[in-house]
Amino acid sequence: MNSSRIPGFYNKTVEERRELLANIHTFSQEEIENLYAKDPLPVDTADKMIENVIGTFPLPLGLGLNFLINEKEYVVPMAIEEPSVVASASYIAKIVREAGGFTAEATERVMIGQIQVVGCPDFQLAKQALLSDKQKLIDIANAAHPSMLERGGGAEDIEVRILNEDSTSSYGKMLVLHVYVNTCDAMGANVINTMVEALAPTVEEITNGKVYLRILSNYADRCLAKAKCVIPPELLESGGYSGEEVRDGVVHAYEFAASDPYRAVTHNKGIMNGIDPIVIATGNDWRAVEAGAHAYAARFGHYGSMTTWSVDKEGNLVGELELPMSVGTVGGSIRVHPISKVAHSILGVESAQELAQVIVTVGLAQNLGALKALVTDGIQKGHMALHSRSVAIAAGATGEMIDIIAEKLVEEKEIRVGKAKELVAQYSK
Ligand SMILES: CC(C)(COP(=O)([O-])OP(=O)([O-])OC[C@H]1O[C@@H](n2cnc3c(N)ncnc32)[C@H](O)[C@@H]1OP(=O)([O-])[O-])[C@@H](O)C(=O)NCCC(=O)NCCSC(=O)C[C@@](C)(O)CC(=O)[O-]
Ligand SMILES: NC(=O)C1=CN([C@@H]2O[C@H](COP(=O)(O)OP(=O)(O)OC[C@H]3O[C@@H](n4cnc5c(N)ncnc54)[C@H](OP(=O)(O)O)[C@@H]3O)[C@@H](O)[C@H]2O)C=CC1
Repeated sequence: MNSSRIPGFYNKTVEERRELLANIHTFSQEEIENLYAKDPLPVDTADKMIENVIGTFPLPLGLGLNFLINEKEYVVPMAIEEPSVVASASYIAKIVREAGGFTAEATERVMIGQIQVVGCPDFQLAKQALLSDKQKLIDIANAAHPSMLERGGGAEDIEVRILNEDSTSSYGKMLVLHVYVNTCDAMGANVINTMVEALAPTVEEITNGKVYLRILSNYADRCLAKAKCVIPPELLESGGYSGEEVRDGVVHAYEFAASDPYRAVTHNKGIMNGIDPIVIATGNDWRAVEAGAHAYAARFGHYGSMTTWSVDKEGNLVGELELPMSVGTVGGSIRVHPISKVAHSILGVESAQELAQVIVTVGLAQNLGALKALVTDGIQKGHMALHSRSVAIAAGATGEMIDIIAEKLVEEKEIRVGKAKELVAQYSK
């Protein structure tokens, strides 16, 4: 892709945007048919994906523009119902590309399977016995899904923990075996669950205990992705606010989130505003990503900010975001949902590691978008102006009436459904 910078994209019609996208991205015939389909997820396909299907639930699919990450251009498909998120991500990406773009990295994709063992006659002995049989256990895990080993991944290591050793604990003593599995480009839940279920009988034999749970952990703290941006203050200047004022405001906003869970939850919700839409558009499991991200935000013993914002020696604003990112480019519903296939094609990532890097980057951008608005004009100005169209629709506006009423709501600074209903009634006379 030459450039993800398409100025004024949002002022075009949907048809024109599709043409602009086709100028910078080559689609297959199947992808074009899926993107243009009246019914992108046929109910027959949906009926094979989950249970008790009665229909489908479409979401708007927008494009996050201007993203330059590790010197590569990305157009980011985002599936979300909330106005102003796509605009905000694109806005910050536009600023950061002027500063040289984002940098991002990801660890190896090592996911964790857990086996819970209770009732061991001697927990310490059981732990030592498991560790002595480490290679045997790894081999059993890999035999349960040999193709992962063949592609360079598979079970790599084990760890044993004893929980509730203290006799004052109100919970029962248990041993937990962790199996570390490189799942390559898959999220890996099914792969890992297969492995831990295969291991359970041997674990019972070795420990003389009883196995209950055999399941993946969504706390994927060995499958991390990290994004960073460094922004000179002059690029942050906006309206009547100097770049230094915005920069310092963002750092104060971060310190607020780092010190107060009431603020941290909202701050982090703003980050997930950027993350969830790509996770959803690429057919990944957003509950898994959400659960892992919030747990990681509490890793220092209290729930805090997922991002950090600071000022470097040169006076630049420096933002960083590191999160567990258990996403895949294969598996699950990724190649089943027709639009997810199109989203992968537009994004153009070559591995799950690269996808994870893009996702955390958009989370970081989205956080700055919200903080920049919050420390300057406030969130309502930009957000509510874009939300006005949804308010007009909720009040019954249709067709060209939607934009006319939305503009009137913004002009009169009264973006609420009651006011919109009055305008719809006037307009319909
Ligand atoms: C909305 C903006 C970007 C306007 O900001 P602006 O300054 O009016 O934007 P602009 O007109 O100067 O345009 C700058 C760029 O923004 C993009 N842009 C601008 N408008 C559009 C549009 N209509 N559609 C698509 N892209 C748009 C576009 O890239 C454009 O560049 P161009 O292409 O023109 O060279 C800004 O006010 C903003 O970022 N606001 C924050 C919005 C936000 O965070 N929304 C999330 C919902 S609130 C929430 O849920 C989370 C929160 C806030 O509670 C989290 C927290 O508390 O931390
Ligand atoms: N706690 C949780 O989060 C849970 C989540 N889930 C669900 O599990 C699903 C994800 O599981 P997952 O195991 O990823 O999906 P799949 O079961 O679809 O497995 C992905 C498969 O893709 C194949 N594959 C092809 N190419 C590659 C490659 N380059 N790298 C890796 N694998 C490749 C592998 O099969 P082969 O080796 O045979 O070729 C692999 O097993 C999601 O739908 C999720 O919602 C399920 C249970 C619990």
